[in-house]
Amino acid sequence: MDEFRFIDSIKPSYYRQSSVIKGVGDDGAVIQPNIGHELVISTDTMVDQIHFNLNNMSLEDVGYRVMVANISDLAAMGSSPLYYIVNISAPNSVTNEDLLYVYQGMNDIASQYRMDLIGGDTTSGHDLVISVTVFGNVSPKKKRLRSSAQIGDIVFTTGYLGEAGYGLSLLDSHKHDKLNYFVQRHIRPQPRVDFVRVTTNVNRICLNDVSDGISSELNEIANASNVSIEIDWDKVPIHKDMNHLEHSRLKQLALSAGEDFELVGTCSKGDWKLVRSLCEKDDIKVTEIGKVINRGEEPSVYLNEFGEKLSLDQSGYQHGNS
Ligand SMILES: Nc1ncnc2c1ncn2[C@@H]1O[C@H](COP(=O)(O)OP(=O)(O)O)[C@@H](O)[C@H]1O
Ligand SMILES: Cc1ncc(C[n+]2csc(CCOP(=O)(O)OP(=O)(O)O)c2C)c(N)n1
Ligand SMILES: [Mg+2]
Ligand SMILES: [Mg+2]
Ligand SMILES: [Mg+2]
Repeated sequence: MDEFRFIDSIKPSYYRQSSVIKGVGDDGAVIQPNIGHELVISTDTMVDQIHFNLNNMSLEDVGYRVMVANISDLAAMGSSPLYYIVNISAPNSVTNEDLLYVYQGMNDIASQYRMDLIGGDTTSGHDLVISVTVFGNVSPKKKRLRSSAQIGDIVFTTGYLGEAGYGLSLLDSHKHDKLNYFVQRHIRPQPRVDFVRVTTNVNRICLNDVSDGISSELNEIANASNVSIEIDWDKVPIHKDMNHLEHSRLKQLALSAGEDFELVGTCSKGDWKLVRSLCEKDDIKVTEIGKVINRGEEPSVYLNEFGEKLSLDQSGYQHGNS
């Protein structure tokens, strides 16, 4: 399939968002701005062997996951998803026909949020690299910034932590069915757009999404808000079917493995009851894990465990040539 037919095949036959004036097919997309809203823009890239392994994941799953990583950032800003742009660089072994599966996987999750594909670019290269840029709407007063945590806030997380990392290790061991619960949590995670929707009326919530592991995300919040944070190990929500794991392994999974795409954040003590009851009504798991403190020092994150206060550094996933 040549590039022209390929673009024709991925071109949406209709757009779900009425604000799309021109989508795929011209030199650029044209969007009618949504009056009264601010536009959130975020981008994330996935690379073969770093973010996925084509030996144990289908191209459809890869497309799904890269979209989840992006939608999760829109959720972490408090915004509702609108559009996406896709840039792909593929080796010769991945044909344009094969790439249609990536788009299928992306559409599987994007369609759940009525998102539209509005453009992209395709090139050839050595490794499969997929980069997605997403756009979302947020009402100006409901942005959920990393910089908005305040002393005295409750620190919370949605869902369970460490499931995706555990799922990845099961997937790598080749001993488990693809339908295993934890493997599914790795290859088909769900972004927490539902949390954002049910809590829109809460005044101030500070949010970050779990891509690198909460030891990293909590440090990002502490630094951006110039506060310190302490969490209690025995409050960190861990699925009961992971309890058999060795303690240090469990800690590594829950705090540093990342890619759960849950939301971690803070809100005032007064609003915590409201957040909890709004989530309960919609069956969204949310757990208090600690509090925002001020120790008159550099922003830091602490883990209380067995009566000891340990420093929790940015030990999440780090790329790098540093
Ligand atoms: N190569 C880059 N060039 C410009 N900005 C970047 C680059 N990499 C990351 N950023 C910016 O740094 C901030 C943090 O990025 P990142 O740690 O990737 O966030 P997240 O974990 O939510 O994806 C974002 O504002 C992002 O746009
Ligand atoms: C084959 C493979 N090896 C390792 C991992 C684990 N992993 C890769 S990247 C990453 C962190 C998240 O990716 P990043 O690019 O840092 O996303 P961002 O923080 O920008 O959202 C993790 C935990 C994986 N998913 N697949
Ligand atoms: Mg990123
Ligand atoms: Mg993020
Ligand atoms: Mg990262």
